[in-house]
Amino acid sequence: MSALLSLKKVAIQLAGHRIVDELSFDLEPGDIGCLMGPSGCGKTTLLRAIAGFTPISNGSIELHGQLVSDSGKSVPTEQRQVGMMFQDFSLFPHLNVADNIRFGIEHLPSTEQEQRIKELLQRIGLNGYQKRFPHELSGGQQQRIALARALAPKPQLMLLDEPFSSLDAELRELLAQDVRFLLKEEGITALLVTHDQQEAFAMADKAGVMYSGQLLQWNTPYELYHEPQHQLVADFIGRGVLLQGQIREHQLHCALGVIDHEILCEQGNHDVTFLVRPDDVIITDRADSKLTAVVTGRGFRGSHYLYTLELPDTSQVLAVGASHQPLNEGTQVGIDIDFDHLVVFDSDVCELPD
Ligand SMILES: Nc1ncnc2c1ncn2[C@@H]1O[C@H](COP(=O)(O)OP(=O)(O)OP(=O)(O)O)[C@@H](O)[C@H]1O
Repeated sequence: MSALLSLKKVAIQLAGHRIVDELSFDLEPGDIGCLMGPSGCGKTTLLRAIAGFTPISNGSIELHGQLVSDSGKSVPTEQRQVGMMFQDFSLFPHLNVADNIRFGIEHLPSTEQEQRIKELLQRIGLNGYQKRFPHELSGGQQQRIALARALAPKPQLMLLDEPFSSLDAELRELLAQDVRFLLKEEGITALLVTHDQQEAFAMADKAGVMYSGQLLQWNTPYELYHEPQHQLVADFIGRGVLLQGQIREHQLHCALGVIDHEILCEQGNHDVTFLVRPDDVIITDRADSKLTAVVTGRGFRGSHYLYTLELPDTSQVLAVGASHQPLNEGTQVGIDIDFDHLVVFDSDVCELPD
């Protein structure tokens, strides 16, 4: 299948500074992609370039196999069939809901306009809201209408920049699921920018972590979490800690003891940094556990507790435990380690790839 969106070695300069650097990825038709990364790493700038608002200085952007941006060319935004919902989205306050949604489809015959408005309102669960004005809607409802307005012309690509940032956590999660459902139902390919990993994991088929204008990894959310290819990705995605260890004779020697794992078979002796996720650490109540730790912190997460455990050498790991039997701080526990995925990095220095 050929990609709907294809970026090849895209570089963007603003005011003489290189903001995005040699960035490449593909998004398949119907997929939802998600870009994450620390503030200022260039996510919005990249989205604006895909929309056609910002020129690129090198590389190329293709939509449906058609070149839309390179160093010498930029197809105007209105010819890209791209829908947008950006951070500073706002509905037209003087237009009612129906007319807000109608905005991008006024060229269609009026019966088709009405049909599309009705269909979209039904899909976003706001049937019968045609005559309401934006100030008569909640924040979440306004966000849904803004999405319906952007989807009405059936864009080939939808760009969403932190679309739920003004909403509370619970509503964000609900909306993220709704929006994924809606985009899938409409068969629209989308690229989302967010700070919120839960939102990214809830929505994305493919996700990437940007850092200082570079894309460090572009994979499924599962692979980003379990098989990060860079320390910065491991650090940024999900909860976990990075510990130091040494590989000696195909075993990992570290504060957790001596670890055997298939990925170590091909590794020579050297010092490593490795990733320990909470799901790798199992709290046991066995008195004979070889490895013990002391609970130094706990956070209630509803369905479970997230514990911070201090190992005998004072390094810390995280672990989850059942919600109904909380462990108090200071409790000594036995722990087992079970690395389904063992992720090791050669160096303990966080360097950007070349
Ligand atoms: N018009 C501009 N001229 C010069 N520099 C700019 C311009 N717009 C953005 N920048 C710079 O480009 C860098 C990336 O900005 P961008 O808004 O793309 O980051 P971001 O990853 O979306 O951040 P956030 O998550 O905080 O929204 C920042 O250092 C910013 O100051």
